[in-house]
Order: sequence, then structure tokens, then C-alpha cells
Amino acid sequence: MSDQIGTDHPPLRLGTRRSALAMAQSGMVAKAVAELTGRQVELVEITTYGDTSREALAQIGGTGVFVSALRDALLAGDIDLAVHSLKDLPTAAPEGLVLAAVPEREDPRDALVARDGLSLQELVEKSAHSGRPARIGTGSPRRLAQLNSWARETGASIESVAIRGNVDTRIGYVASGELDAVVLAAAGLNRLGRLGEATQILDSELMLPAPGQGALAVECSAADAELASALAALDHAPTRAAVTAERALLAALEAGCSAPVGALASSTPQGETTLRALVGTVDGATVVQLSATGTGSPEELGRALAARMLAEGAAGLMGERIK
Ligand SMILES: NCc1[nH]cc(CCC(=O)O)c1CC(=O)O
Repeated sequence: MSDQIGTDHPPLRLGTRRSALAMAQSGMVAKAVAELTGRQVELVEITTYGDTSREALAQIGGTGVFVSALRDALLAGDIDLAVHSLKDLPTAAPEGLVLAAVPEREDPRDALVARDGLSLQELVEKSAHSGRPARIGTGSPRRLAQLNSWARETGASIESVAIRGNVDTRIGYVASGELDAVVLAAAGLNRLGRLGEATQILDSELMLPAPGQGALAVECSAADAELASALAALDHAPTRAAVTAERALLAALEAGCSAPVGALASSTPQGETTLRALVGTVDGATVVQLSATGTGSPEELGRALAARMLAEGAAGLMGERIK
């Protein structure tokens, strides 16, 4: 009996990046898929360009540098399913693949990891006391735009430092004293069991997260209809609606994931979606921020809000387009 199951149902191969964060989130999905299907799920590590390139992310652009190799492996039949951070997923739907599930998302907000347990406000006050700006690390134009905008509004003196690297590397800059603080996604910290190292969860009024932040994407081949329909059980409808609105906005702005664009939607089980979005210059001098609520298609809501933002000059704020 067990022999027969073993023959009919070889283990499902789940493709993942090999960073600690990717392995943690892939492990979570693997466990859920194993429970769902009764099949074994094995992790297949795949190296993506985003993992090996030493260029700044804003330079190599938001064209799926963490995603392409996983998609190629799916299309080649080397793996059965792939798990991505939804915020790293390009908005263009790929030929031959389906976004089979968007599981319930975690806290979408950004977190501050600062020295000495400090909040952002405390950090800038202490730094000002010592007569120097607070040195805060992030390579994200979106985070820079909002940090700089906050500093302008509050008169805080901050110096932003472009950094990249995995979560461990980034937190390491604070531990070593090279930086006073770094900004990271709370969901990533949480999945690594390191949310306790956050010294403040940044309110979305101060720091609107990236479209899709905190959510995962489970992709499989469109040809594997059986697997796709099994995976659909992992889908969380309110999360799917929210990220659909956020990504429709991003697509309509023609911005990549490295553009200074923040968007956060929430959707009720009754189907009402509220979307807030922001586009700003990296220096924080100019920001366009709008919101919309509707009970219709989340996609339409995202597109309509993008149109209003473009009418307010959003395109001119996004700088050089990276396609
Ligand atoms: N750009 C890298 C990336 N992609 C997804 C996450 C965090 C987890 C998530 O948003 O789901 C991170 C790290 C970060 O921004 O701190």
C-alpha cells in the first residue's frame, strides 16, 4: 500500500531561494502543502541573480531578480511549485504559470532595528544631543523617501546610508555600531524568529510598506491543474484582494519594486477594499499620497487610484524608470 503511494506520488519539489528568510518561508509553505496533499514535499534550492549580484538592488532593478530562476525551473519542470515573497514578484503575469495561492499575510509593516532599544524618535533625539545625525541604513528608495519626508516634517536630522544584503547582514550593521538603525520588513524578521530585535514597528502613517509586503506567493505550472487546484486551499481571499489592489496600482504606475512607491490595502470578508498609496521623491521633498475605498474589483480600485496619482504628477516623482 505504502509502496503504491510512493510510486504514484513522488515527493513534490518546492523551489526556493537559499537565504535564511526564503528557507524559512518555504518551509512554512512546504509543511502546509504536505498536510493538504498528504504528499512529501522536498525543498530544492535555486540560486537567483539577486542572490549573487553585488550591485545595488535599485540598480539591477525590480525586474524579478529574485524570481526569474525559480520561474525558469518551474517552466522546465525541474520543480513543481515555487514560493516567493510577493513584493519581489513582477506585476506582469508570466506565460504558463499560475499564482496558485496567496496565503494569509503577516504584519505588512516595516520595523526599525535601532541601537540600545531606541525608537526612531528617541534615536534622533539622542543623536541630536551628541550633535550628529542619526545614521539609518536602507537601500530602498521607498523607505528613503518616507524617512526623509518624516525628517523634513519633524526637523529631525538623519543621514541615510544605502545598504543591502540579507537580514542578518543588515542587522549586523547595527550590532557592530556602523549604523544607528536599519529598516526591515517586520514579516521577514518574524519568519526568522527575530521580531524581538525590532525596537519599533513603524506605523503605516509614517512608513507605507511596499505593495505585497508581508505576503507570500505560491506559483506552479498552469499545466499542473491538479496541483493548482489543491494549492488554492492555501489562498486567503482578503489577502488576495488586498495585494491585487496594491499590485494593480503598481502596474498602472508602471513602477517596479525598486521605485519609491508604497501601497497598503486591507479587505474585509464582505469584500470592501481600502487602498492607501504613496509616491515620493527619494529626498522626501515631494510626496503624493491618496486613498480609495470600494466594494468592486480590487484590480479596478488599484488602477483608478493610480490614475488619480498620475494626474497629481506621480510619474515625475518616480525618477528614472527601471523596466
Ligand atoms: N526585498 C527583499 C525582501 N523581500 C521580502 C522581504 C521581507 C518579507 C516580506 O515582505 O514578505 C524582504 C526583506 C525586507 O524588505 O526587509
